Amino acid sequence: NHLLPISVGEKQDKKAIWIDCGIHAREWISPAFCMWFVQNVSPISPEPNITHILNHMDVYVLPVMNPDGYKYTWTTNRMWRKNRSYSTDSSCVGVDLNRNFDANWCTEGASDKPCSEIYCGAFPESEPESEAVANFLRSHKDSVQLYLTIHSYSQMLLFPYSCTLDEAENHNELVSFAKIRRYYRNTYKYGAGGKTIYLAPGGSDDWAYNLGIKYSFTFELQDRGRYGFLLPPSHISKACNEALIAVKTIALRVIEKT
Ligand SMILES: NCCCCC[C@@H](C[SeH])C(=O)O
Ligand SMILES: [Zn+2]
Ligand SMILES: [Zn+2]
Repeated sequence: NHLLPISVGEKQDKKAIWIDCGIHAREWISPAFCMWFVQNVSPISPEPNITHILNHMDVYVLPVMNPDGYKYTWTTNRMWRKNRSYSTDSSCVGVDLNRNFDANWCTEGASDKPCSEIYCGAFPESEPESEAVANFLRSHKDSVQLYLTIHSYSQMLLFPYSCTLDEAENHNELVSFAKIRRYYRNTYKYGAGGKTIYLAPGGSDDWAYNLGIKYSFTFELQDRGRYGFLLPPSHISKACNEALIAVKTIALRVIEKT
């Protein structure tokens, strides 16, 4: 299936923000957030912060980065995570797209076994989905100032590095950005991915960061595990609203800094 990115605001080759959702098929709140974001960040929106962001930034949104896997969760297996690519030397299907980028690829925290949920693929960017996103970011690396990739669940705001336990060179700045206030009684944990959640090499955020996009974040949206990936529809608006506030806050801070 095709990757269908959306460009928000009149494209004037300004600085840019990239947001991708749905890299992991079962994390349904993620594509929901991207669509919520696009509907709330429309150029006709009177909200002054939105107008300010769109005056300074082109916004690129990819609501479903893993369309084959997402479709598979609707038709066959709700708990599928990976894409649906076939492996030459195994009957198992799918690569974990968030282990397929060229950042300490396939080291500890990923697996070289095609049947693993964190299978890194045959080589970096072996998958059409990660290759397409990497190509776009490579060709826009001078304008993209902020990279956001939306996942669920566990309510965390993570930043590089997850591929090692090293600190990013602007670590303290990233901490200050990630210290988002409490929203709707829900608090988000924040920190460098490797230390805050687990070692996860080959991630899109680390790769974007190493490309030169120094503001790079992975969101883990609601909840903390009560429903997990199966967040009920009644929780969508609250989960998306609090994430939207965080994204707007970070975007405004990046505009100040760049
Ligand atoms: N780039 C790695 C960020 C930390 C891990 C994120 C989670 C999201 Se489900 C993962 O890819 O396992
Ligand atoms: Zn995920
Ligand atoms: Zn997750």
